[in-house]
Amino acid sequence: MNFFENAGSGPTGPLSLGKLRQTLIRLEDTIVFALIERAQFAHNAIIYEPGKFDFKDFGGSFMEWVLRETEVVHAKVRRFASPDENPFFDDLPDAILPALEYPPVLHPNNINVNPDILRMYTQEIIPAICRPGDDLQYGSASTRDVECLQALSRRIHCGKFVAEAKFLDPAQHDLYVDAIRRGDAARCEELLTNKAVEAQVVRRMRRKALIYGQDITIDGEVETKPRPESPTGGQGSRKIDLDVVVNMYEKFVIPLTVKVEVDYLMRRLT
Ligand SMILES: O=C(O)C(=O)C[C@]1(C(=O)O)C=C[C@@H](O)C=C1
Repeated sequence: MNFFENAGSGPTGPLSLGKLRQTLIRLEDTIVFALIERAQFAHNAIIYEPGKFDFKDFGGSFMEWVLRETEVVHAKVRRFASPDENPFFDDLPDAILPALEYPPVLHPNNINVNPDILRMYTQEIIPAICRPGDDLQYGSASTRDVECLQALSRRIHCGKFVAEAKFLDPAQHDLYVDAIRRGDAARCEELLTNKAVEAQVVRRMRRKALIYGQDITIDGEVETKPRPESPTGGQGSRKIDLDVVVNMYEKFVIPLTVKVEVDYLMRRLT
């Protein structure tokens, strides 16, 4: 996506919080569909255990190896040169394409919460959305994991742009400057938090997980065939557990976005 067209009123226009929220809403769809794709395969715990597969010069897990190999290719086509992209690995090759000029929308920073995202995803989300056991679909499961992780990372690191938009808002600017100068992270968090918006996000995610996680017949009816393999059971024909998706947003996605926003703001005047 051309992030800068979506984020503001043109390549050099001011950041718009409304447009950034639209981007976050679109990423909700990407995240729900990616989780549904992953949930069709078993947990396959072995792919998350470091050292279980013998890779030369790589001591991580099978899934991390797939993630790293994917990032190697993406780095070569300059994915991580874009300020809205943050890699999970830092020893990646240079791009084979010449550098693009990006408008200096963000204050220079190296904030990257991908280690937190990786931990939350493999330890909390995967066991909750996948049926237990091993179906040997290691490649399929890992490539879906990469898609989930990249979508979550984009969503959470969008917090940098959201924070910049809030910092530049003339109605709030002086309050942020004062809190940042005093090193008051708690005050920054208080200023940027909007509980009403968070409640809307969570409600919308529940609806999306419900609606996108259904099979629709040719007549527009909802299939009600039970899915006995569901890890939580009792959710009938749903492809994904609604509570897991809601919980993931409440406990991890929004708090990590807030962490990115606060970290970004606390370094905004350096
Ligand atoms: O929309 C915003 O204002 C954001 O900062 C994003 C977000 C979120 O993660 O969805 C985070 C903090 C706010 O309290 C509300 C929502």
